[in-house]
Amino acid sequence: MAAITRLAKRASFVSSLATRTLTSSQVNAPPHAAATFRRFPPRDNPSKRCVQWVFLGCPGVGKGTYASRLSNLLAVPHIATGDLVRDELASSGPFSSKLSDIVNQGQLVSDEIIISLLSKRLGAGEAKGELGFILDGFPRTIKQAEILEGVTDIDLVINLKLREDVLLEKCLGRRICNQCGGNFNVASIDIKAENGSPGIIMAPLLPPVNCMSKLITRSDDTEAVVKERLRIYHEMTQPVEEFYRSRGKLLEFNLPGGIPESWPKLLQVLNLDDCEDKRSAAA
Ligand SMILES: Nc1ncnc2c1ncn2[C@@H]1O[C@H](COP(=O)(O)OP(=O)(O)O)[C@@H](O)[C@H]1O
Repeated sequence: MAAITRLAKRASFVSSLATRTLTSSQVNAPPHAAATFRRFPPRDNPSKRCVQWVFLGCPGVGKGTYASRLSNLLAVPHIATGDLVRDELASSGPFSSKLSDIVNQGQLVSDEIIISLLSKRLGAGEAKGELGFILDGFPRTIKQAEILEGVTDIDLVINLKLREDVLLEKCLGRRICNQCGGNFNVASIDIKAENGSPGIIMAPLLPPVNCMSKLITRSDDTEAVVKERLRIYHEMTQPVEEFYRSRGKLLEFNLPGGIPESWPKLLQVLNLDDCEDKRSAAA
């Protein structure tokens, strides 16, 4: 974890990094993915694990849902850069005025701003004694991946996948309770198998009665903006998949359906299916 705080120092060099590539001596040697799983032997006590994981995947795929569940299970913080951006937007922080247009048009925030926000969050976590992290929404560009690779070891990158028509529906169905902050989804997906493609069923994740009247929709979850975010994902973030694939760190995971089908399968592929705490991992 100490290494990650170097990200804060590195943040001041981001502008200069934007114009040059890291040399191999600045980039940590990539461990093979198989070694990743051997790093976490204490299956009986997942809280002893100190994972440094990344979630990749298109908008709406469920990165937040599964990253948050794994974070509860493994007792490591779930750090979503989208949340950091939204917190900054809601505050009167130094970047708030620059951010709203960028986010509402579905564009990426500059590497300089995003690294500054992430460094601040990691520094605050380290001061509280946090160990490890599950990053969600970072890195989103090759440049961000190179910067991260230069300051810490990422053990595993989980790449969540779902068909594109479902991604759009899931984004449009997202709702947040403006009181408790809970994330819900009113989309009900029921796509029949067709021409050799499997069908997919995803039940809505409905809020409790208390939250019903307090639901809001993210301002960037409109059809036009989601389509733009998907386009940007393919252009800017998809190459990050190859970045980690070539380093043996990428775990591809095709979501078979909603949480009841996908969560146990994800635990299985992560060799976490015998964790005692899995039943209590919060939604
Ligand atoms: N790593 C990042 N680099 C640049 N911009 C980011 C990053 N993470 C989040 N953002 C900004 O915050 C917005 C919301 O992010 P997020 O909640 O992760 O969205 P999504 O649901 O599309 O994955 C993004 O569209 C982008 O403007």
